[in-house]
Amino acid sequence: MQIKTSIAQLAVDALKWEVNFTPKPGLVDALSNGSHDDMDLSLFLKSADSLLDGFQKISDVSFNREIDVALREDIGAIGRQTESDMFQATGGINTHKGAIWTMSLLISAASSLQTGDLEQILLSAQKLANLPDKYIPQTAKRTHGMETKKKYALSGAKGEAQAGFPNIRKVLNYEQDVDDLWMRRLMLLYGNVNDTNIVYRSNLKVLETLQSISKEIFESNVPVIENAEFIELEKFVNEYNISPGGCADLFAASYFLINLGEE
Ligand SMILES: CC(C)(COP(=O)(O)OP(=O)(O)OC[C@H]1O[C@@H](n2cnc3c(N)ncnc32)[C@H](O[C@H]2O[C@H](COP(=O)(O)OP(=O)(O)OP(=O)(O)O)[C@@H](O)[C@H]2O)[C@@H]1O)[C@@H](O)C(=O)NCCC(=O)NCCS
Ligand SMILES: Nc1ncnc2[nH]cnc12
Repeated sequence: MQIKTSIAQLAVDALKWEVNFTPKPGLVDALSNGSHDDMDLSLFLKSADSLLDGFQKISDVSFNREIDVALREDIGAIGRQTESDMFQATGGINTHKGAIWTMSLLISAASSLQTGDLEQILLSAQKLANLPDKYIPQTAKRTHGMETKKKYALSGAKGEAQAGFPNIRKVLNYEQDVDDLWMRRLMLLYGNVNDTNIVYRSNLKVLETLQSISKEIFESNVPVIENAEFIELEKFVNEYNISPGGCADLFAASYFLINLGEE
């Protein structure tokens, strides 16, 4: 099977869909800049557009290729250049670093396999994430992710991919016939992802409290935005200046995969 539409464009469209999705407590959406004073909707849209070229190169270099170290190294180099394109477009603001990592793996796997079979794509993306890339710069400065992982033993975006994207799988498997399906899927992510952005800005206790309020909202039959706990969630997020950027990336990646699967 050959995927007809551009995989790279589908990925960019998913990132634009994610930022427009409203409400997303703590995150930038169409009505609020969440816990951010350096980012807004238009910056995210500009950032998403800046990724198209890199995503297209990843798709092209992966076309019908075997999942092996050579491919991992090729997409690593393009991924690092794509990160730099993003920082150029945003004036140095980190809008989509995590999304570049997650989407690049998924785009590469889908293009390599030329299939819309999501299980196969997730397995191949997991395999890629577990392969070594000897070109990762060893001198790179310490990231927020490295700091939090050292302090709290969380595995972050890399761990999520290396474990086969367990949280994306939860979203894909949640297929209830409800009006607020994607809002519930967002709560599922807030309730389960060990988002390093949250602990970097606060601590593990805050992450656990956010997860527990979100799980309660997800498990209730009350529509999410009518749930009194949702107001509590918004208050909590404001109080601790929480930004679940990792959840946002996985939300976009899930939407991307569902659309790819329907191609
Ligand atoms: C392998 C990398 C992922 C390494 O990245 P890092 O060492 O930084 O590790 P992580 O902690 O894993 O974070 C990376 C970004 O991933 C998102 N994220 C966090 N937790 C998770 C999770 N559990 N699952 C999935 N994704 C997760 C998150 O990105 C989003 O948030 C960013 C915005 O955060 P914000 O707080 O607003 O801004 P900051 O500037 O960070 O802080 P403030 O000063 O504002 O407080 C935004 O990027 C979202 O996308 C994490 O930030 C990988 O990045 C890597 O190796 N890159 C090099 C290029 C490469 O080789 N690519 C390979 C292509 S295959
Ligand atoms: N909508 C959003 N708001 C803040 N950080 C993000 N990272 C990815 N998407 C985001």
